Amino acid sequence: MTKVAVFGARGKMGAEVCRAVEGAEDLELVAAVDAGEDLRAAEGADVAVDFTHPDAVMDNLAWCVAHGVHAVVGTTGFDDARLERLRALLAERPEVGVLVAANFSIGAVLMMRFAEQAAAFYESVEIVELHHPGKADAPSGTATTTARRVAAARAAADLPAPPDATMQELPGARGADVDGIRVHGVRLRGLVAHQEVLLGSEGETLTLRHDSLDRVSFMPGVLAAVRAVGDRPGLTVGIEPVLGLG
Ligand SMILES: NC(=O)C1=CN([C@@H]2O[C@H](COP(=O)(O)OP(=O)(O)OC[C@H]3O[C@@H](n4cnc5c(N)ncnc54)[C@H](OP(=O)(O)O)[C@@H]3O)[C@@H](O)[C@H]2O)C=CC1
Ligand SMILES: O=C(O)C1=N[C@H](C(=O)O)C[C@H](O)C1
Repeated sequence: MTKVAVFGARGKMGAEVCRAVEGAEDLELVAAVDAGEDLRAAEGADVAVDFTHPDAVMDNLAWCVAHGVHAVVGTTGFDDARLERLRALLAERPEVGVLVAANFSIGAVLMMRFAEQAAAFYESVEIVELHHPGKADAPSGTATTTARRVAAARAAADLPAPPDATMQELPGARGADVDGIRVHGVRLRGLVAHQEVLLGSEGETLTLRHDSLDRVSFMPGVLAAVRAVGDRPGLTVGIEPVLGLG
Protein backbone atom coordinates (compact mmCIF):
# COMPACT_ATOMS: atom_id res chain seq x y z
CA MET A 1 0.00 0.00 0.00
CA THR A 2 1.26 3.48 -0.88
CA LYS A 3 0.38 5.97 1.86
CA VAL A 4 -0.99 9.20 0.40
CA ALA A 5 -1.53 12.65 1.93
CA VAL A 6 -3.66 15.27 0.18
CA PHE A 7 -2.96 19.01 0.59
CA GLY A 8 -5.96 21.21 -0.26
CA ALA A 9 -8.19 18.31 0.75
CA ARG A 10 -11.38 20.36 1.13
CA GLY A 11 -10.95 22.16 -2.20
CA LYS A 12 -12.61 21.17 -5.46
CA MET A 13 -9.69 19.07 -6.72
CA GLY A 14 -8.42 17.91 -3.32
CA ALA A 15 -11.80 16.45 -2.38
CA GLU A 16 -11.92 14.56 -5.70
CA VAL A 17 -8.38 13.24 -5.13
CA CYS A 18 -9.34 12.02 -1.61
CA ARG A 19 -12.26 10.09 -3.13
CA ALA A 20 -10.05 8.62 -5.88
CA VAL A 21 -7.35 7.53 -3.40
CA GLU A 22 -9.94 5.98 -1.09
CA GLY A 23 -11.35 4.07 -4.06
CA ALA A 24 -7.96 2.62 -5.11
CA GLU A 25 -7.02 -0.77 -3.67
CA ASP A 26 -3.26 -0.10 -3.67
CA LEU A 27 -3.44 3.38 -2.06
CA GLU A 28 -4.23 4.46 1.49
CA LEU A 29 -5.32 8.01 2.42
CA VAL A 30 -3.34 8.80 5.58
CA ALA A 31 -3.79 12.59 5.78
CA ALA A 32 -6.19 15.18 4.40
CA VAL A 33 -4.80 18.67 5.07
CA ASP A 34 -6.36 22.02 4.23
CA ALA A 35 -5.46 25.70 4.74
CA GLY A 36 -4.30 26.53 8.27
CA GLU A 37 -3.81 22.88 9.22
CA ASP A 38 -0.56 21.26 10.34
CA LEU A 39 1.45 19.55 7.58
CA ARG A 40 2.87 17.20 10.22
CA ALA A 41 -0.28 15.10 9.68
CA ALA A 42 1.47 14.00 6.47
CA GLU A 43 4.66 12.83 8.18
CA GLY A 44 3.97 9.11 7.64
CA ALA A 45 2.99 9.51 3.97
CA ASP A 46 4.94 8.10 1.02
CA VAL A 47 3.44 10.64 -1.42
CA ALA A 48 1.71 13.99 -0.93
CA VAL A 49 -0.65 15.35 -3.59
CA ASP A 50 -0.91 19.16 -3.71
CA PHE A 51 -3.90 20.98 -5.16
CA THR A 52 -3.79 24.17 -3.09
CA HIS A 53 -2.94 27.68 -4.25
CA PRO A 54 -0.01 29.19 -6.16
CA ASP A 55 0.93 31.18 -3.01
CA ALA A 56 0.99 28.06 -0.79
CA VAL A 57 2.50 25.33 -2.93
CA MET A 58 6.22 26.16 -2.65
CA ASP A 59 6.18 26.05 1.17
CA ASN A 60 4.32 22.74 1.04
CA LEU A 61 6.92 21.32 -1.35
CA ALA A 62 9.82 22.55 0.77
CA TRP A 63 8.24 20.66 3.68
CA CYS A 64 7.76 17.49 1.58
CA VAL A 65 11.32 17.44 0.28
CA ALA A 66 12.77 18.13 3.76
CA HIS A 67 10.70 15.25 5.18
CA GLY A 68 11.48 12.77 2.39
CA VAL A 69 7.86 12.70 1.12
CA HIS A 70 7.48 12.39 -2.67
CA ALA A 71 5.04 14.90 -4.19
CA VAL A 72 2.56 15.08 -7.05
CA VAL A 73 1.65 18.68 -7.79
CA GLY A 74 -1.32 19.98 -9.75
CA THR A 75 -1.30 23.49 -8.32
CA THR A 76 -0.55 26.05 -11.01
CA GLY A 77 1.87 28.99 -11.08
CA PHE A 78 5.07 27.12 -12.01
CA ASP A 79 7.31 29.30 -14.14
CA ASP A 80 10.99 28.59 -14.87
CA ALA A 81 12.13 30.37 -11.69
CA ARG A 82 9.91 28.16 -9.52
CA LEU A 83 11.06 25.00 -11.27
CA GLU A 84 14.68 26.07 -10.66
CA ARG A 85 13.97 26.60 -6.94
CA LEU A 86 12.42 23.16 -6.84
CA ARG A 87 15.46 21.60 -8.52
CA ALA A 88 17.68 23.32 -5.95
CA LEU A 89 15.55 21.93 -3.09
CA LEU A 90 15.67 18.44 -4.61
CA ALA A 91 19.45 18.60 -4.99
CA GLU A 92 19.58 18.50 -1.16
CA ARG A 93 17.49 15.29 -1.09
CA PRO A 94 18.25 13.46 -4.37
CA GLU A 95 16.18 10.40 -3.38
CA VAL A 96 12.92 12.41 -3.37
CA GLY A 97 10.69 12.67 -6.46
CA VAL A 98 8.41 15.60 -7.33
CA LEU A 99 6.10 15.53 -10.36
CA VAL A 100 4.54 18.85 -11.42
CA ALA A 101 1.87 18.89 -14.14
CA ALA A 102 -0.25 21.78 -15.39
CA ASN A 103 -2.95 19.31 -16.41
CA PHE A 104 -3.56 15.67 -15.42
CA SER A 105 -6.33 14.91 -17.92
CA ILE A 106 -5.31 12.63 -20.79
CA GLY A 107 -7.21 14.70 -23.36
CA ALA A 108 -5.51 17.94 -22.32
CA VAL A 109 -2.09 16.27 -22.53
CA LEU A 110 -2.91 15.09 -26.06
CA MET A 111 -4.28 18.51 -27.02
CA MET A 112 -0.99 20.14 -25.98
CA ARG A 113 1.00 17.60 -28.02
CA PHE A 114 -1.25 18.01 -31.08
CA ALA A 115 -0.96 21.82 -30.84
CA GLU A 116 2.83 21.54 -30.68
CA GLN A 117 2.83 19.22 -33.73
CA ALA A 118 0.54 21.51 -35.74
CA ALA A 119 2.30 24.76 -34.77
CA ALA A 120 4.94 24.68 -37.50
CA PHE A 121 2.33 24.38 -40.28
CA TYR A 122 0.22 27.49 -39.55
CA GLU A 123 0.88 31.21 -39.88
CA SER A 124 -1.50 32.13 -37.06
CA VAL A 125 -2.25 30.62 -33.68
CA GLU A 126 -4.21 31.86 -30.66
CA ILE A 127 -5.37 30.10 -27.49
CA VAL A 128 -8.68 30.51 -25.67
CA GLU A 129 -8.95 28.98 -22.18
CA LEU A 130 -12.36 28.82 -20.51
CA HIS A 131 -12.83 28.02 -16.80
CA HIS A 132 -15.19 28.17 -13.81
CA PRO A 133 -15.30 31.61 -12.14
CA GLY A 134 -13.67 30.30 -8.91
CA LYS A 135 -10.27 30.03 -10.61
CA ALA A 136 -7.58 32.23 -9.00
CA ASP A 137 -5.04 32.42 -11.83
CA ALA A 138 -5.15 33.61 -15.44
CA PRO A 139 -4.09 32.50 -17.93
CA SER A 140 -4.48 28.88 -16.85
CA GLY A 141 -1.38 26.76 -16.35
CA THR A 142 -2.48 24.60 -19.26
CA ALA A 143 -2.80 27.59 -21.61
CA THR A 144 0.57 28.97 -20.53
CA THR A 145 2.23 25.58 -21.05
CA THR A 146 0.56 25.17 -24.45
CA ALA A 147 1.61 28.65 -25.56
CA ARG A 148 5.23 28.05 -24.54
CA ARG A 149 5.35 24.72 -26.38
CA VAL A 150 3.70 26.19 -29.49
CA ALA A 151 6.08 29.18 -29.42
CA ALA A 152 9.10 26.86 -29.16
CA ALA A 153 7.85 24.76 -32.10
CA ARG A 154 7.33 27.91 -34.19
CA ALA A 155 10.80 29.19 -33.31
CA ALA A 156 12.35 25.83 -34.27
CA ALA A 157 10.59 26.14 -37.66
CA ASP A 158 11.83 29.74 -38.07
CA LEU A 159 8.28 31.11 -38.26
CA PRO A 160 7.88 34.88 -37.77
CA ALA A 161 5.36 36.37 -35.31
CA PRO A 162 1.72 35.65 -36.24
CA PRO A 163 0.27 38.43 -38.45
CA ASP A 164 -1.69 41.10 -36.54
CA ALA A 165 -2.46 44.59 -37.85
CA THR A 166 -3.90 45.88 -34.55
CA MET A 167 -2.82 49.53 -34.03
CA GLN A 168 -5.35 50.61 -31.45
CA GLU A 169 -6.86 48.48 -28.68
CA LEU A 170 -8.54 48.55 -25.31
CA PRO A 171 -6.18 47.00 -22.71
CA GLY A 172 -6.66 43.23 -22.71
CA ALA A 173 -8.64 43.11 -25.94
CA ARG A 174 -5.97 40.99 -27.63
CA GLY A 175 -5.35 38.77 -24.60
CA ALA A 176 -2.12 38.05 -22.76
CA ASP A 177 1.17 37.64 -24.62
CA VAL A 178 2.87 34.35 -23.62
CA ASP A 179 6.14 34.00 -25.55
CA GLY A 180 4.52 35.87 -28.47
CA ILE A 181 1.32 33.75 -28.48
CA ARG A 182 -1.99 35.46 -27.65
CA VAL A 183 -3.92 33.76 -24.83
CA HIS A 184 -7.53 34.73 -24.01
CA GLY A 185 -9.27 33.81 -20.75
CA VAL A 186 -13.01 33.30 -20.16
CA ARG A 187 -14.50 32.83 -16.64
CA LEU A 188 -18.08 31.56 -16.77
CA ARG A 189 -20.45 29.95 -14.27
CA GLY A 190 -21.25 26.42 -15.46
CA LEU A 191 -17.81 25.71 -16.93
CA VAL A 192 -15.16 23.39 -15.47
CA ALA A 193 -11.94 23.52 -17.60
CA HIS A 194 -11.82 23.93 -21.37
CA GLN A 195 -9.35 25.09 -24.01
CA GLU A 196 -9.27 25.81 -27.73
CA VAL A 197 -6.14 26.18 -29.80
CA LEU A 198 -7.00 28.02 -33.03
CA LEU A 199 -4.56 27.65 -35.91
CA GLY A 200 -4.93 29.38 -39.27
CA SER A 201 -3.26 29.77 -42.63
CA GLU A 202 -4.45 31.08 -46.00
CA GLY A 203 -7.85 29.47 -46.73
CA GLU A 204 -8.07 27.07 -43.75
CA THR A 205 -8.24 26.83 -39.98
CA LEU A 206 -7.70 24.00 -37.54
CA THR A 207 -9.34 24.09 -34.10
CA LEU A 208 -8.18 21.77 -31.32
CA ARG A 209 -10.61 21.74 -28.40
CA HIS A 210 -10.53 19.89 -25.11
CA ASP A 211 -13.25 19.88 -22.43
CA SER A 212 -12.95 18.64 -18.87
CA LEU A 213 -16.66 18.36 -18.04
CA ASP A 214 -16.05 16.89 -14.57
CA ARG A 215 -13.03 16.87 -12.24
CA VAL A 216 -12.99 13.06 -12.37
CA SER A 217 -11.25 13.59 -15.74
CA PHE A 218 -8.04 14.47 -13.87
CA MET A 219 -8.02 11.40 -11.60
CA PRO A 220 -6.47 8.69 -13.86
CA GLY A 221 -3.52 11.01 -14.45
CA VAL A 222 -3.20 11.93 -10.77
CA LEU A 223 -3.28 8.27 -9.66
CA ALA A 224 -0.78 7.24 -12.36
CA ALA A 225 1.55 9.98 -11.10
CA VAL A 226 1.10 8.92 -7.44
CA ARG A 227 2.03 5.34 -8.37
CA ALA A 228 5.07 6.42 -10.43
CA VAL A 229 6.63 9.32 -8.54
CA GLY A 230 8.48 7.20 -5.97
CA ASP A 231 10.46 5.59 -8.81
CA ARG A 232 11.33 8.97 -10.37
CA PRO A 233 13.80 10.79 -8.11
CA GLY A 234 14.28 14.47 -8.92
CA LEU A 235 11.89 16.70 -10.85
CA THR A 236 9.45 15.42 -13.49
CA VAL A 237 7.44 18.02 -15.42
CA GLY A 238 4.19 16.82 -17.00
CA ILE A 239 2.62 13.35 -17.01
CA GLU A 240 3.77 12.33 -20.50
CA PRO A 241 6.65 10.15 -19.19
CA VAL A 242 4.28 8.44 -16.75
CA LEU A 243 1.82 7.72 -19.58
CA GLY A 244 4.60 6.31 -21.77
CA LEU A 245 4.32 9.23 -24.19
CA GLY A 246 8.05 9.98 -24.09
N1 LIG B 1 -3.00 20.19 -12.83
C1 LIG B 1 -4.30 19.95 -13.00
O1 LIG B 1 -4.70 19.01 -13.71
C2 LIG B 1 -5.28 20.81 -12.30
C3 LIG B 1 -4.81 21.86 -11.55
N2 LIG B 1 -5.69 22.63 -10.85
C4 LIG B 1 -5.07 23.64 -10.00
O2 LIG B 1 -5.14 23.17 -8.64
C5 LIG B 1 -5.25 24.29 -7.77
C6 LIG B 1 -6.46 24.10 -6.87
O3 LIG B 1 -7.64 24.15 -7.66
P1 LIG B 1 -9.09 23.95 -7.00
O4 LIG B 1 -9.17 22.66 -6.28
O5 LIG B 1 -10.05 24.25 -8.09
O6 LIG B 1 -9.08 25.16 -5.93
P2 LIG B 1 -9.90 25.29 -4.58
O7 LIG B 1 -9.83 26.73 -4.18
O8 LIG B 1 -11.24 24.65 -4.72
O9 LIG B 1 -9.07 24.41 -3.53
C7 LIG B 1 -7.83 24.77 -2.98
C8 LIG B 1 -7.84 24.29 -1.53
O10 LIG B 1 -6.53 24.41 -0.99
C9 LIG B 1 -6.66 25.02 0.29
N3 LIG B 1 -5.39 25.60 0.70
C10 LIG B 1 -4.91 26.86 0.48
N4 LIG B 1 -3.69 26.97 1.04
C11 LIG B 1 -3.38 25.76 1.59
C12 LIG B 1 -2.25 25.26 2.30
N5 LIG B 1 -1.18 26.04 2.56
N6 LIG B 1 -2.27 23.96 2.73
C13 LIG B 1 -3.33 23.17 2.50
N7 LIG B 1 -4.45 23.60 1.85
C14 LIG B 1 -4.45 24.89 1.37
C15 LIG B 1 -7.78 26.01 0.11
O11 LIG B 1 -8.31 26.46 1.34
P3 LIG B 1 -8.99 27.96 1.38
O12 LIG B 1 -10.11 27.91 0.40
O13 LIG B 1 -9.41 28.09 2.81
O14 LIG B 1 -7.89 28.90 0.97
C16 LIG B 1 -8.79 25.14 -0.66
O15 LIG B 1 -9.53 24.30 0.20
C17 LIG B 1 -5.28 25.53 -8.66
O16 LIG B 1 -3.98 26.06 -8.79
C18 LIG B 1 -5.76 24.98 -10.00
O17 LIG B 1 -5.37 25.76 -11.09
C19 LIG B 1 -7.03 22.41 -10.89
C20 LIG B 1 -7.55 21.40 -11.65
C21 LIG B 1 -6.72 20.51 -12.42
O1 LIG C 1 -8.19 25.77 -11.92
C1 LIG C 1 -8.63 24.82 -12.64
O2 LIG C 1 -9.80 24.43 -12.58
C2 LIG C 1 -7.70 24.18 -13.56
N1 LIG C 1 -6.44 24.49 -13.49
C3 LIG C 1 -5.40 23.96 -14.30
C4 LIG C 1 -4.82 25.05 -15.17
O3 LIG C 1 -4.69 26.20 -14.70
O4 LIG C 1 -4.45 24.76 -16.31
C5 LIG C 1 -5.82 22.73 -15.08
C6 LIG C 1 -7.23 22.80 -15.60
O5 LIG C 1 -7.29 23.76 -16.60
C7 LIG C 1 -8.20 23.13 -14.47
